[in-house]
Amino acid sequence: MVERSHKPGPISATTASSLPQAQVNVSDDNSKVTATIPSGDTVEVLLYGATIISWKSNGTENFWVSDAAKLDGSKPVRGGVPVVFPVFGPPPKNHATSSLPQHGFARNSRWEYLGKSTSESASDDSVKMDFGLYSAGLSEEAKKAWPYDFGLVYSVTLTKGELSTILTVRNEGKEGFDFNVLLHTYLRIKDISTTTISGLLGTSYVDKVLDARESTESNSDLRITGETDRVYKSLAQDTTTVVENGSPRFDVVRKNFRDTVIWNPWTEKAKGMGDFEPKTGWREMLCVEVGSVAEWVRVEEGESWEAGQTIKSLV
Ligand SMILES: O=P(O)(O)OC[C@H]1O[C@@H](O)[C@H](O)[C@@H](O)[C@@H]1O
Repeated sequence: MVERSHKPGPISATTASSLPQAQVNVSDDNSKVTATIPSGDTVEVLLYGATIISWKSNGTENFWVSDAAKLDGSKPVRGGVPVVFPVFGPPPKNHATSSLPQHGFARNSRWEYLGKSTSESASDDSVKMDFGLYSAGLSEEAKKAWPYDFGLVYSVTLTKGELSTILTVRNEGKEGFDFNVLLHTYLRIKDISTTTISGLLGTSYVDKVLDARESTESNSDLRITGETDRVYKSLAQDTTTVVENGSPRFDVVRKNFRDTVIWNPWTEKAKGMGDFEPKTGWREMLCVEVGSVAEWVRVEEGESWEAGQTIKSLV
């Protein structure tokens, strides 16, 4: 801050250049990596699960995190962006993932911070941080349950008003493996009753609340009016937009992901989750989860695959 003891005049070139320049700042305290860019936008990534637990742009928090979320590595985080890999939901019977917990092990394993790179542009600087998880770094239990050799690199890029994440899956073993992957994003919204979702019209979905009934979305502006848990499959459009009170609030843009899950637990489910607080929090959150979950993705020996999302905060 510049203190003025006299009447302000025009700032001379010398004065302007001697003002401290805002910079990209990244800090790592061995449990969390925090980045700030000159616009003031910030992101926080917990090494546990490489879970993004905060993203602020234009002074506004964009992600919902439960007040009762465990951030100490004892349980996957209820909120932010947990990474779901290599299985989505409860694992199917008689499958290579059958012994894994719901949503796999990536969200409850400790990832490594691999470092940052920055880039300067006329409009604003940005920073990319990479996180890695390898089969060798898994718990003995997870290794036993899913004995494949793999490497995951998760890149989180913060730019003014935007957060991009890309996940690369590498097969480092001698046999191919199948996996699901999903970015379980909890968006913070003002009020679910005045929020709509566009970009899903005409897409077929599996309704997990209605015994996996298959339907086709007939709403161009979908309103959430009760417990919702749907897997929208093979979307034609890359962008799903969350609209608040008629104004676009978030664009969620998929890159190489085929599907999108829309989830809101509503009253009863929220009551049943010990780590969901406040119990009325479902009013202020909406999960728009991009992923490839309706069908398995396969990577053969030596192959890699990558996909990601860009979320644009439109306020
Ligand atoms: O409680 P968890 O394991 O974090 O899962 C939360 C929800 O995650 C969603 O992705 C699933 O579609 C839901 O079925 C599930 O209830």
